[in-house]
Amino acid sequence: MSSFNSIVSLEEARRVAIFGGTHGNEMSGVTLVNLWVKNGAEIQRKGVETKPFITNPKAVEKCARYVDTDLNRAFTPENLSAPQGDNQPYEVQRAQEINGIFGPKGSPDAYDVIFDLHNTTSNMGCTLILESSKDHFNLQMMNYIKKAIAPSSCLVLLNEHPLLKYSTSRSIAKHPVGLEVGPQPQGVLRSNIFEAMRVILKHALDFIELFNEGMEFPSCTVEVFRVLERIDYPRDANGNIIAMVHPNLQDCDWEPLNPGDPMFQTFDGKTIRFQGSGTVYPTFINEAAYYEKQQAFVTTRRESLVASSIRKV
Ligand SMILES: CC(=O)N[C@@H](CC(=O)O)C(=O)O
Ligand SMILES: [Zn+2]
Repeated sequence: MSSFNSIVSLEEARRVAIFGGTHGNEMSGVTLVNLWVKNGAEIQRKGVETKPFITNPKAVEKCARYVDTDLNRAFTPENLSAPQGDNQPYEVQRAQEINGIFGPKGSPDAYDVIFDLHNTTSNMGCTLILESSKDHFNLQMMNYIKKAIAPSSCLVLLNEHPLLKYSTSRSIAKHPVGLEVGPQPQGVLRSNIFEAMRVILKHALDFIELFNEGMEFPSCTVEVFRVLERIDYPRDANGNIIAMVHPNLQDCDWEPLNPGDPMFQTFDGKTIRFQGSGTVYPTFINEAAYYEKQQAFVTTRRESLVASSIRKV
């Protein structure tokens, strides 16, 4: 489809939203968005209207991930088209409201870009999460951010998996971007994590401004980590967890895991090893919010994607 010498013409990205508090206990996004609601000077760019928005205010108030159900799984076609009513879970009602303001999902009226700010308890550093390998605007944005923050680094997690992909809050935008920074405990603010998130967003908004001004971004390649598989904790017949993440794997997000490498450690000290067929790159290792989702970590594969040259129409 795309080649190195064809230029893709894209609409300007005039309407941009920054979501915080999609999970009410992930404090960097909650705090930054609250700050920018009070004073948005920092996120203003020429030719761009940027709206900071707390997506799950009830969860923020309780400092909980969610009240009834995970808002970042709630933007399904079924939920968004369900009849409105108070008998729906709070987050489903909220998803409908948000879709009304920033969507409708999949329509020309939807916001151009939505950044959704998250924190993880995993040692992932700065991670940008994409949902499509064919979104050349987002791929160019990733390339821009990676170059701008060097020698610091940020990695790109691509979740395009037919079964593991979920219906995120940001998915109502034409160009959805997740920003996941860790490690930070739930309900806690750490200055290094807060500042790292802020810097990524600054560069992301700079990119949008330059694009809207007519700058052409030449074709490039972007390294991404593609979601492959969800790995659960070992369990007994009653479903109770019988092992922890192995100390050799704990905090080693993005480092290669090879067949035979230690993966879990049982409570009586036995090592359970990885039995894959080749090298994978685990991430979201021991994320607190994923115990309820039966996920100890996710495996990924490293890939190089080609971003076409882009400029505005
Ligand atoms: C720890 C956490 O909440 N992570 C996010 C990742 C994402 O935004 O795609 C989630 O599961 O919704
Ligand atoms: Zn989150």
